[in-house]
Amino acid sequence: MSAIDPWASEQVITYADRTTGLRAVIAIDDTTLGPGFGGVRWRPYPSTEAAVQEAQRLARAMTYKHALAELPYGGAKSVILADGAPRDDAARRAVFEAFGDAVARTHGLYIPGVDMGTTLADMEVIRSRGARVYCADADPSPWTARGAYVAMRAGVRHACGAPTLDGLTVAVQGVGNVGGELARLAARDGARVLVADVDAERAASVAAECGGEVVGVAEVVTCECDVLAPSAVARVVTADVIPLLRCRVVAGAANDVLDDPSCERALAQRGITFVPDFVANAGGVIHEHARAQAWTDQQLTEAVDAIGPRVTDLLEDAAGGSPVEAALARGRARLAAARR
Ligand SMILES: NC(=O)c1ccc[n+]([C@@H]2O[C@H](COP(=O)([O-])OP(=O)(O)OC[C@H]3O[C@@H](n4cnc5c(N)ncnc54)[C@H](O)[C@@H]3O)[C@@H](O)[C@H]2O)c1
Repeated sequence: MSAIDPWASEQVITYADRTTGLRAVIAIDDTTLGPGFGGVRWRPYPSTEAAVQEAQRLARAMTYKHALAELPYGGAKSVILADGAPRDDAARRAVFEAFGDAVARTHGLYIPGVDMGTTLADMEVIRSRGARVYCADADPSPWTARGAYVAMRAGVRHACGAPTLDGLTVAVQGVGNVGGELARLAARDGARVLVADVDAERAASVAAECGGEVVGVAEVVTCECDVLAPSAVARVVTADVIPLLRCRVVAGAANDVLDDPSCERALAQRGITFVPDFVANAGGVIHEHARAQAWTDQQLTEAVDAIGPRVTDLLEDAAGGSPVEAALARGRARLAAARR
């Protein structure tokens, strides 16, 4: 792991609460476009450095996600370092109350939402401490899944010329709130769905719903498929994994899929199309903005479905080069225009 660079973000806040044992990191990457909005992730980390680095990288991705989706938010993300201690409902509530106090101290500069390991109820607890919060009343995940699905279709159309997923094999890594719905949408479109999850019961239940099959957690990334849809942890596409991939498209819902920027070039050299994750998984943030602005269902649906043509445009713009770089260039242009 490379060393952390605290100066790469506008702010990195570490927060420790001695009563509950909470240890958390809030990274606010860039507030040019508005307050930093990004989810709260609760999972174990091998080290403090790994937690800080993940928060900073995910916060950076949020900056570009909002810029590309033309939303008035900056990029931020927080992580809570799980310590393995079992927590009942009351203890979990106490952890999120303490975290809510930390968020409230940012005075709205950081707006949390749900992410891996956190729930709408947790957001409500954070809000109860006076913090501004998104995702407390309605789950954005189905909209994230819808956006990832239209992005996947656009990637498949570009890479394989197929108008739908009918007859193709889609492998979904992680079938939680977003991945589960993404698997269902793909199956409804005629895809054969392979699913993997560290929660074996969840994997079995989603596979049964989709008429699909469960594959091993260790096998899913390199299984034979048309589309690999990483929809759980970050940085699953690494230099070591790329030579082993047996897919034509990588398009999922997870944030920060590529281990480092050189991975995209290596994917392209293998003829594998990468759909930029921070473009594909913007449906959830669009949903939150739509709720804040009281958009109609039709406005929301149109904005989320616009992710499909945006992906097509980026893939065509990149012309065999880097769709991620094409997306970042657009994001940088929007940030520069806002700074003028
Ligand atoms: N929820 C949203 O609206 C949203 C929005 C944008 C991006 N995302 C991204 O989508 C991904 C999934 O988010 P979610 O909200 O569905 O989370 P979730 O916690 O509901 O689901 C994640 C699932 O992945 C499984 N999992 C964890 N590690 C795994 C591994 N190594 N292999 C296989 N399965 C594993 C978990 O058991 C769980 O079922 C995350 O990367 C998140 O940042 C989510």
